[in-house]
Amino acid sequence: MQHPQQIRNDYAPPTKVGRGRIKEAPEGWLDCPAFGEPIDKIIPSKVPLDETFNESVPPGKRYSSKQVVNKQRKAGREIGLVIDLTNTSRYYSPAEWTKQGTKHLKIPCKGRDAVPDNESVNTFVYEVMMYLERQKHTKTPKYILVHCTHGHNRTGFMIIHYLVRTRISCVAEAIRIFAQRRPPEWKRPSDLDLNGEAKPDDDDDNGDVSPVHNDVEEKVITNDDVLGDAVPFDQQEALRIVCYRLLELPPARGHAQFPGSHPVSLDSDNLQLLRQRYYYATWKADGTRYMMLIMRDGCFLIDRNFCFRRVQMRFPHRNLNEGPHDMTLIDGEMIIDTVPDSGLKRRYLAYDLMALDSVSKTKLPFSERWRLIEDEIIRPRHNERKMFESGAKSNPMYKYDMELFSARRKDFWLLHTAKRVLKEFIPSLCHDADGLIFQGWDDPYVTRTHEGLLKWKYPEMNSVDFLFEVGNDNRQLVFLYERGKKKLMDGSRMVFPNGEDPSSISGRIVECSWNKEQQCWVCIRVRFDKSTPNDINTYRKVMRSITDNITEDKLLEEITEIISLPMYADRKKADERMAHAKMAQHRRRGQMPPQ
Ligand SMILES: Nc1nc2c(ncn2[C@@H]2O[C@H](COP(=O)(O)OP(=O)(O)OP(=O)(O)O)[C@@H](O)[C@H]2O)c(=O)[nH]1
Repeated sequence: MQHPQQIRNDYAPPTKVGRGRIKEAPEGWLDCPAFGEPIDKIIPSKVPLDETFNESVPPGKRYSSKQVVNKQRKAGREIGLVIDLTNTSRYYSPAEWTKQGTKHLKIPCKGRDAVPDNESVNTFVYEVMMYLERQKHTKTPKYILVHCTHGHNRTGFMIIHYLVRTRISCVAEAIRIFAQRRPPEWKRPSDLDLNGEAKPDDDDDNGDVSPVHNDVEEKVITNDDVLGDAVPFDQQEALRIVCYRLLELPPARGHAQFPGSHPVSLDSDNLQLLRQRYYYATWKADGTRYMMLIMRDGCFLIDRNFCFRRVQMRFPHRNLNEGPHDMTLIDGEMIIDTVPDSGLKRRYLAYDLMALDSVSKTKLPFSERWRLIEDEIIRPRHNERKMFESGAKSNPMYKYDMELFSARRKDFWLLHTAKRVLKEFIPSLCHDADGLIFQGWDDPYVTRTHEGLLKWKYPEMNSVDFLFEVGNDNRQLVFLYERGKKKLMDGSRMVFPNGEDPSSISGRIVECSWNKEQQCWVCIRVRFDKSTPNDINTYRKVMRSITDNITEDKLLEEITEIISLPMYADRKKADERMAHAKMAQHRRRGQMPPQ
């Protein structure tokens, strides 16, 4: 999206227009019908031209902001918001609207051979949704006038996206509605990619339109890639509030912190928890952690800095006729699988679910939340996809295989499988894993540090994220956080075995492991996904885990003992009985059991 300052400011107010200099109406403008019929209180229109154009526009054809207001009033409509999609300010001054109390929003979009980029579409959809939502609570809701130059291409493109993202899942249907309200011409449907995302025209040569995701597979993909489209600042703020509400957290004072649950390192003390509570184990997938918020108008990846980016993903309800989810919040890890014969595949491994259709589920036991991931999120997607592909349900405009990544539920197993997970499963994985996670089977979702959620890392992978800086005198400085402020770790030494140039990573977060022999921190990698170092308390826990040195053998020995305890033996039997009962139920119904 272009910054408003980048628009050429060649607007000349009426009084200053030079004698003899006639401002020409845009080509085709005179014969273009002024406006169309409202769609959801959005009126598509051509650009109003102010008086400086009067010499080139005969009286009967004039269409200025005043005329817009009069014509709409005659039809019984008040304009409350004008969205201007033109890429210039030469047609009129926004003050014409603002001085009469009408909000004016400029989303500059290039015309001709380019279509609006995804970020501009995000802004448009968000602003329209917010405005119309506010209007619902007023006695006489006002209308939104949307214009580009002729009120067809960019205007239609935006309105169609709005319809597809908010209430009509089929692009063809949205195009039909727009064409009906704003005849005659509209950009060819092929200007939208099959998932309704902006796609540059064939002859587009600007190179500044966001890349579409159908060429993803040809690119080298890495965990450090920035995924999805930027989301306007205001919308991110609103989404942060939504997340806090879904997690039943009190509204944040000041900047809201990332609220995702975080495990603690296993040490000899908290190892005892495995004896006291019932745990399941899973591999610790080593990719990038994102929470994912699924909204009616799009799906948002939420990173550890609590920043949002929009990705085109589809999550239908179990009852496919109910359309997509709205205000569903899940947690997981984005990994890259190396798949033999087909290369690299990005996958989201969902390991928790915190809210479903605006209802918080944080208090449910983990086992229930985990079941919901499969029943409500993954299986409906899978079923719909199969139906689209087989032609049983037709939505030729949506292609799941064009999405940026696939989604799966992460597997969790009874504790006695830990040995097999470590010795057989992890070595056979197609992505990185750096240890195990022990998840309390009955635990609620605990935001931020969860003392009962345990991570065990291979000893050499136990790590701390430091803020690394190079001081004026070339001194290397290593910081952690203490109560949100930088804390210098005096005497800490960091080495860079991979030949990184320390000055080039000054100011970055560096993940380090501890070298016992040399008593120094060894840089494992630069963390581009993080902007703050670990807290001193996390550091202490990791140090504790390093000094306790719970090796693989020690851990497995401990687990062997734990699973023979009556609590585990009884629960295991109960779990197995339940699994058998479910299997039998599926067989009776003639269904395949869930995987
Ligand atoms: N809760 C949970 N986390 C998982 C799972 N698989 C992978 N993880 C990841 O493990 C992370 C916590 O482990 P840490 O080692 O503290 O995080 P990290 O990103 O590897 O490293 P730091 O940022 O240095 O703490 C979570 O943020 C998840 O991204 C899982 O099944 N459950």
